[in-house]
Amino acid sequence: MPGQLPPYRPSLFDRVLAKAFGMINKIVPWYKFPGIIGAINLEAIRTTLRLNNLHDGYPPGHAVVNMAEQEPMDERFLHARNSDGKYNSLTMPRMGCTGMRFGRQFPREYCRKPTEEELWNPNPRVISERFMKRREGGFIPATTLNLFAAAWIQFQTHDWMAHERAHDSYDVPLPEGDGWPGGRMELLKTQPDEILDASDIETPGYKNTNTAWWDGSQIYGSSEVETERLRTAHEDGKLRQISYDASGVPLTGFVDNWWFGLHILHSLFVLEHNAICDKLRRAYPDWNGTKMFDTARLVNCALMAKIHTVEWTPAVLGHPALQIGMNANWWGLAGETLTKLVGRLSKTSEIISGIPGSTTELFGVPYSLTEEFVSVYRMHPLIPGKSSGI
Ligand code: HEM
Repeated sequence: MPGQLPPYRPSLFDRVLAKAFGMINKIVPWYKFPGIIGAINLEAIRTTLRLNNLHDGYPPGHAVVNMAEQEPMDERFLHARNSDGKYNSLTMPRMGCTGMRFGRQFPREYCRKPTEEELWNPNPRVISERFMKRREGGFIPATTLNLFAAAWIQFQTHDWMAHERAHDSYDVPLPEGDGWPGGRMELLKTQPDEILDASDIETPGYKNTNTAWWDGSQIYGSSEVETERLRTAHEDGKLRQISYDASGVPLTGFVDNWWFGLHILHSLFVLEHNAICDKLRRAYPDWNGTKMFDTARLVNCALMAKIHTVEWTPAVLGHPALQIGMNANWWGLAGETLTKLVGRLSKTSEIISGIPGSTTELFGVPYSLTEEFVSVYRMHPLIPGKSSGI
């Protein structure tokens, strides 16, 4: 069909592996296996998920068309990040950029907007009170982590996603005797995207106001105009230090829901960017500020992605299969030592030499983050009620 990408075709080996573990997992789940078998099991599940559970937020026929860009590209962005998120793909320049729709993990027919009746039954306030409420002394601290784990993941989600807010809100029906202050609970609605197709009426799309790429937009901004504001005026390629305006809004890429954990991480990665610039300046004294900024940004973003892949995720998900799997995502089965010694063993394979630098594969769907991804990353219970510091 025009406007669609060719479908994903896993290799015969991957299909056999996925089928075999699909049957085995009816009896034994992946996490019951020893590390290496558990990791192979996860690889098999990933193939099935890539095959069945990546769906575009745009109606059929609109997907690739919406990824087109009318304006000619500045040659600079062949080798540098564009803050609006454009040009990571030269054939679909607007893929993953600011204002593109979130994708889905399920086909459109299973993602219809709930009716009012469905929305309030069961009542979300009742569910929240029964299952989520933190009772007196009920916060169970994770003994292997500190508050940096929460600050880090919030910092990351502020790079990846933010829904566009509507101007009106829901009035959540409160049960008899509910103690919510003021007796009225308002919840801001999410702004749906414009209707592009009749199917959008039943299954609206929602825009991501951040770029969906791992591009550090929480410190660099999600538009070229914003990035200009955050850079210093000098030819040093550096970012301005975090400062606050008269109303207390920080000077940085993403400012919502601010607290001291975010202040620390935003400041740290601005300093890191600037330290990379200093190092580059010593090696490349002739580079202009833009070249310096672009290169430092690439290094800084790669650093954040690496920390998240091989440090944060294995720390939070302390299962041996995850330790192997997340390290393999970054270094491949070749491992860190060998890869650092001889570089990528395979130019193309993510399994042998890790995802960074492997062949681009979209699995039949333009890249986006999904609504379901956003839902699982609402990790607000990581924040304690009281804190005397990180
Ligand atoms: C002091 C800490 C935090 C504050 C004040 C805060 C506040 C908020 C607020 C006001 C919203 C929007 C309202 C809503 O949709 O519910 C929100 C959304 C969200 N928060 Fe937090 N949050 C905090 C920590 C975290 C942490 C630790 C995570 C971990 C990943 C997180 C992830 C998210 C996500 C994914 C959304 C949805 C964003 C969207 O759909 O646009 N937040 N947060």
